[in-house]
Amino acid sequence: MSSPTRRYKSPSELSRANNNNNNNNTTHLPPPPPQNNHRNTPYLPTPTELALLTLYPTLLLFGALFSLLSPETRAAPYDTLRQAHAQDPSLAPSYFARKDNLFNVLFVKRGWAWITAAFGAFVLAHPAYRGGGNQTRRRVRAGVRWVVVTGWWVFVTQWCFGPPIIDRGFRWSGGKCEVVEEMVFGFGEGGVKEVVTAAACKASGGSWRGGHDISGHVFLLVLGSFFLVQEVGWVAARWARYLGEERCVVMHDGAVKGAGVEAERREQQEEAGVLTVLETLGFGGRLAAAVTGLCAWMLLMTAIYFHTWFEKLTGLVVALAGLYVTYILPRWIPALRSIVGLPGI
Ligand SMILES: CCCCC/C=C\C/C=C\C/C=C\C/C=C\CCCC(=O)SCCNC(=O)CCNC(=O)[C@H](O)C(C)(C)COP(=O)(O)O
Ligand SMILES: Nc1ncnc2c1ncn2[C@@H]1O[C@H](COP(=O)(O)O)[C@@H](OP(=O)(O)O)[C@H]1O
Repeated sequence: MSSPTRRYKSPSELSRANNNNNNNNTTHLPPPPPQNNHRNTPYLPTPTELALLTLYPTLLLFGALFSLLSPETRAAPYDTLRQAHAQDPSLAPSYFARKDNLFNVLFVKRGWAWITAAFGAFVLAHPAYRGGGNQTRRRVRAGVRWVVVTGWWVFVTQWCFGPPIIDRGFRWSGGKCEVVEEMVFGFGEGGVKEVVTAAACKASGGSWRGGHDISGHVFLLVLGSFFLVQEVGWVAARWARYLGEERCVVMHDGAVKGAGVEAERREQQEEAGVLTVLETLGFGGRLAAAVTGLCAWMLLMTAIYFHTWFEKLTGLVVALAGLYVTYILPRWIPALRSIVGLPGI
């Protein structure tokens, strides 16, 4: 990809130009604003990360309020056992309240494949990942972070040495697979079958009822979208010299420093111009931004039309736990950082 044309001066260029003016002219410009030497704590997300993370509970809260206040949603029949509105197109309060809506079927139900594709396109095609002596090492570390996040997705939603964590949680909290026909005809112990996964229950024609059902949708949408925000955001912003703040890391000797001390300069774009956001993102980053936007929209739909607020909250907390381990823990555990790295470093 050819390097984009420069149209503006970067903040660092402007500051250099000001300094030159100061040296050459007798009229003195005011000195550049003092550098912000405040260090962010390595144990918590940076202020920008925190602001972005706050959007998730805000969406969930907004959805809960909307479902309480919207007359159409309030008037539509709701099945508390299935935690969903009536699925009949004439009764559902919105197209998005139906499980068979195309966004759910083609996007969320294949969500990890979309997130993986966007991440892969970014890592393989973005100029920040091309060139520089340690191109392969940076890509391998990004791959390792994908394996960690994907592993968490697998354990929580697909398989965890047996049933996935969501299904284990459901059974620990008293949930069971109820087979309706057996209940109707009074067979066995009230029609309760020893089925240990939601998928097996569905396949045997039963209903997965009674326990705490951590929202898989909230989990996947939060985990996947913030994974992309981390992987694309830090890499693209650092490459385009767009950084307003820096992550801090604990070094082997215990000193706390800006993560930039471990970075290579080579990965930054050579023309120090300010790029537009679209130029900065490149193809893979734009795909990731589209996937992230769709995640946010579907999260809002889940917030409005599905689950109890507590099940959505636990979906959020379980996703945040995986994100903390992948992106914050390595900032204060150098040995872990040497394996998974930090995006953009
Ligand atoms: C030795 C032990 C290893 C254990 C695993 C550890 C690490 C795993 C590391 C690597 C990955 C391994 C396997 C993953 C394989 C491929 C992943 C990449 C390709 C794909 O993404 S293909 C998958 C496409 N499928 C999806 O995206 C499904 C997404 N949907 C869901 O997860 C669920 O439907 C849901 C959670 C959204 C909702 O669930 P329901 O309520 O509908 O049941
Ligand atoms: N935004 C959304 N759009 C459509 N269906 C959704 C949805 N959020 C959750 N659901 C549906 O609600 C059920 C519980 O979701 P989850 O536990 O993953 O949060 C799932 O039903 P099915 O399992 O019958 O498909 C899922 O498809």
